Amino acid sequence: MKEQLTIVKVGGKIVEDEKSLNNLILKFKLIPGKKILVHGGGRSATQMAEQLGIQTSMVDGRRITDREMLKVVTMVYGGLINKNIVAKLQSSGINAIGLTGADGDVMRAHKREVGDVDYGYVGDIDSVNSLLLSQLMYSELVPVMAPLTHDGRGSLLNTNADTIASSCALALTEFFQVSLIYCFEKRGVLSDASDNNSVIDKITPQLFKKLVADEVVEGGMIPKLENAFSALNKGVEKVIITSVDQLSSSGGTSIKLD
Ligand SMILES: Nc1ncnc2c1ncn2[C@@H]1O[C@H](COP(=O)(O)OP(=O)(O)O)[C@@H](O)[C@H]1O
Ligand SMILES: CC(=O)N[C@@H](CCC(=O)OP(=O)(O)O)C(=O)O
Repeated sequence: MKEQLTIVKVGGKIVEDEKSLNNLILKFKLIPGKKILVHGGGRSATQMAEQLGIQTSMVDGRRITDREMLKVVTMVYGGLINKNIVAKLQSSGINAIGLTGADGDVMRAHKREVGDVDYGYVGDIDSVNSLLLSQLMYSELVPVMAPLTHDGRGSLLNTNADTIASSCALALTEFFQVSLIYCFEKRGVLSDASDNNSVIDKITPQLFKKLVADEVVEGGMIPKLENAFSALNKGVEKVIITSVDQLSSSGGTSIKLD
């Protein structure tokens, strides 16, 4: 039987705030066995871009990334956020190693070409170096993945962090039984956005369609759930959407195929 691996993805709202980041480190430490942390940071990138006088534009949950924006996201995701998380993990006794997709050729991608939209330096993932990730984990290192990939021709590409998490999860099913946890500022997918106690226990593709039609699920939650179903369809064992506080318990929303 394959060994268990837990991949935790944390969104921008958690990693930009010192207090919630410290809480994340505490809760992440409690997860037993092999683990990987994938982080976002969209809000911090938007803030930094604004400070530099660069406008942000998002299409279908993806940031239009021109040359100047690529510099911003490289600094923010690959530098500030990634290294800050690694330093905090080190201080809690976890030997973490921060990676962009270019490091160790861990995630290769090509420029996104969908419809008429020019996303610029946005990457859709072609390959994940699952062997290297496993070797790092068997060397007792915990990979911390930034939402940056590379094209193999010298350019970094900006890639949605939820997609990084599901692609890593899929690739690692070769070696592990993989659980994927999407961790954000709410306790799960809610049936009433204003009530943090209205967590939906379980979402199937059928219920998902209804929740979207009823506008209960919207915005960034739609691609997150689509990523979740795609991961389950391709062999990831378990997908949960939950909060930092429930990270090591079984709370939150379970995503199931039936
Ligand atoms: N039914 C829902 N329950 C919870 N969050 C929802 C729901 N519908 C939409 N959302 C939104 O989805 C967002 C989470 O997805 P996303 O924007 O990708 O954030 P992150 O990358 O931080 O996880 C939440 O901030 C919330 O505003
Ligand atoms: C292409 C693209 O959109 N990339 C994302 C990567 C960061 C991210 O996904 O951050 P959150 O998880 O905090 O939303 C972006 O630049 O916003």
